[in-house]
Amino acid sequence: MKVCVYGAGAIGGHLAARLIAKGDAEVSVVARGAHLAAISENGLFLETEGKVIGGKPFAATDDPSKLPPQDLVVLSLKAPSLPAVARPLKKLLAPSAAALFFNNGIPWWWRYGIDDGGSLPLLDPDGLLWRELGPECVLGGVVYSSNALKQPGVVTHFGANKWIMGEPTGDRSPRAEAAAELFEAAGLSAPVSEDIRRDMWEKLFRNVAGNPLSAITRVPTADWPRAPGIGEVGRGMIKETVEVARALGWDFADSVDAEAIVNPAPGRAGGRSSMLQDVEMGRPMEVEAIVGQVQAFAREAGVATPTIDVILPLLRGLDAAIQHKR
Ligand SMILES: NC(=O)C1=CN([C@@H]2O[C@H](COP(=O)(O)OP(=O)(O)OC[C@H]3O[C@@H](n4cnc5c(N)ncnc54)[C@H](OP(=O)(O)O)[C@@H]3O)[C@@H](O)[C@H]2O)C=CC1
Ligand SMILES: CC(C)(CO)C(=O)C(=O)O
Repeated sequence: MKVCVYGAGAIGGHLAARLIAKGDAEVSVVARGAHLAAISENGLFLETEGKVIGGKPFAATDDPSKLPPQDLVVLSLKAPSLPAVARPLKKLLAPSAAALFFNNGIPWWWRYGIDDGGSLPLLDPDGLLWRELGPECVLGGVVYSSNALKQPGVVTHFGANKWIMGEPTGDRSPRAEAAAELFEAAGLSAPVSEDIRRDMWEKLFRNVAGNPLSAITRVPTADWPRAPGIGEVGRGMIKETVEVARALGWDFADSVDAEAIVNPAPGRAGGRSSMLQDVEMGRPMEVEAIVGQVQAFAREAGVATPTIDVILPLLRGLDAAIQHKR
């Protein structure tokens, strides 16, 4: 089986290093810059639970057109980078191959199989993903795994490790089963979900406050219990997001423990959120996938989001300032 990890940074690098170490698939990676140079020279490695695993991929490139058609392409780019890869990605997929998107937040293909109302403009502004790639190849993915690029070629992992995937339609398809089997064999917990959007909401409750508030304040969630007030803002954002999910048909009212998310027990908070890593490194943040689209859904459904309405402009302003400096 030919597998390509497209955007093999923190999350994708973790997955690729495991798949390379296991050796069940022919693994190629698309990466760039110093990270790509290190992978090409030495290989791609993951530090996890006191071990280092990985090795050299079959191919490493910043030009996906150099790779043969793939049976599975795993997209582990940040959401704002996705529209630009719609065309090269389409060419990379073998007929009936799957494109498995591991992203936090609401994905561009959300409406596929629900009302087929097309792409979400905040995530796919020119509709390139919907038009050029098409949602039919999509497998949705949700990752519980905290990772960071320690140095070029080396990813470091902390804490939980669950990689959920599922068809937007909820079917248990052979392609989802095959991907899950491959990941399980490589040492991951990789369940196939029959309601991947439910899993997305569940994960989003952790990200919708944790990511933007850690990025704006530079205080990681683990330190919120000692930073009065941040947790209260976070609780508001989570509660509003639960209401938005409910308005769209997913009821979590009794099952989301906002207090445990904003006031985590020692050792339960994960590392530095991916958005905090982005702001520290001057990279674009996933503002719309993690917060903007929640507000957009809220507006459509007539749900009030007073806390999100304050935080979102601050986050958009911070993101614009970062992009202005690039
Ligand atoms: N990190 C984490 O702990 C977690 C992240 N997630 C989610 O997973 C997704 C991926 O996040 P993460 O792994 O942190 O992101 P990273 O930024 O670490 O990885 C993305 C990689 O893709 C590269 N890239 C972007 N565009 C291209 C391109 N056109 N060609 C080649 N390479 C490209 C980036 O390079 P460059 O750096 O040069 O831009 C980077 O190395 C996000 O949706 C995130 O929210 C989910 C759970 C936890
Ligand atoms: C939940 C958390 C914070 C785990 O690292 C995450 O998903 C992220 O960093 O984006």
